[in-house]
Amino acid sequence: MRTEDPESDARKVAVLTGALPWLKEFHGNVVVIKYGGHAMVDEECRRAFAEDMVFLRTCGILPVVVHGGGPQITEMLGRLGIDSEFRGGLRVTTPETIDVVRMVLTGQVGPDIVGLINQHGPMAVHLSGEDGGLFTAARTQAVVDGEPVDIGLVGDVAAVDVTPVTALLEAGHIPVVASVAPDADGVVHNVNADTAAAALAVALGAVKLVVLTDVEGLYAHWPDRDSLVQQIDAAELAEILPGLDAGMIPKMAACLRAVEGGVKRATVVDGRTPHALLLEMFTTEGTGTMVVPAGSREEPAP
Ligand SMILES: Nc1ncnc2c1ncn2[C@@H]1O[C@H](COP(=O)(O)OP(=O)(O)O)[C@@H](O)[C@H]1O
Ligand SMILES: CC(=O)N[C@@H](CCC(=O)OP(=O)(O)O)C(=O)O
Repeated sequence: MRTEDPESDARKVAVLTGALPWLKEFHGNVVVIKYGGHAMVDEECRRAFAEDMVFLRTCGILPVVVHGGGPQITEMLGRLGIDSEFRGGLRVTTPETIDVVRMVLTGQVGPDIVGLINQHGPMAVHLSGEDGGLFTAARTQAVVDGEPVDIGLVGDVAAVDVTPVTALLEAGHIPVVASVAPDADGVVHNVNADTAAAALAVALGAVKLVVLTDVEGLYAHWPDRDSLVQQIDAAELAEILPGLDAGMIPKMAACLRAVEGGVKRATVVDGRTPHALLLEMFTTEGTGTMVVPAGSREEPAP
């Protein structure tokens, strides 16, 4: 690793030793990473994401990926001439739509992520909420202007059996999970990937949930981009949640669910920045918006 440049060598050593406190904190622990469809579009970022997963696993941290694929589903529905709309941040899902959601997530987006990671060695294995009884869904409704609205075959995660995921982790793998899931009668439902990631993070006792998306984090006064919220506690988030714009509702609700379920930190970061995940995990400043348990904010409000 040594070069002819002692200053550059010293910087490398400083970076490595600087990461030590976080390596110690996360070693042997599960970190759930929600990889959003909008964060997957840039090739450089996709490669960096795969490197980050391999880096974590190689350091003895246990990454579990839950992936989305909203834009990819929308594109396929368009190609097939099937109309699609979102209500309260969730896709209205007919029996025709769920076939496409399932096909795109388990047949296209998931295997693509596995392929990227496995360019570094055979670590990643894909599974969906249907595999090994991982998730049981319960039909849910969207909330629009404070009112519940039926949106078809959309589910929340009612139960998690972590066995298939822990078996993969114990075998040294990186589980990559799609969020479609059967209800108690075996009817497959479309589960928002943020929601699935939160439920899985809680069930696995993860120390952290990181949500990679296409925005720097939560803006207090969206679309004013000078209003990035760096840190917010669960009580404050619960208060502002009903007033958020549709796209952010499932995401911030997921962070809240994770933290209220015992996950110490849930962070929304900009997946369009290469290695955003490592920057978030291994620097004091972090990036994006961090949700912490009620009453445990580390800094005064911005
Ligand atoms: N308060 C807010 N702060 C940041 N982004 C917001 C806010 N309200 C709505 N958004 C929108 O939510 C989007 C992220 O949600 P979404 O498109 O569902 O992401 P993903 O595909 O990663 O799940 C952002 O790109 C932004 O357009
Ligand atoms: C119910 C619902 O909205 N499901 C999502 C599932 C995929 C997803 O969540 O993808 P992103 O994380 O990329 O948004 C959908 O159909 O788009």
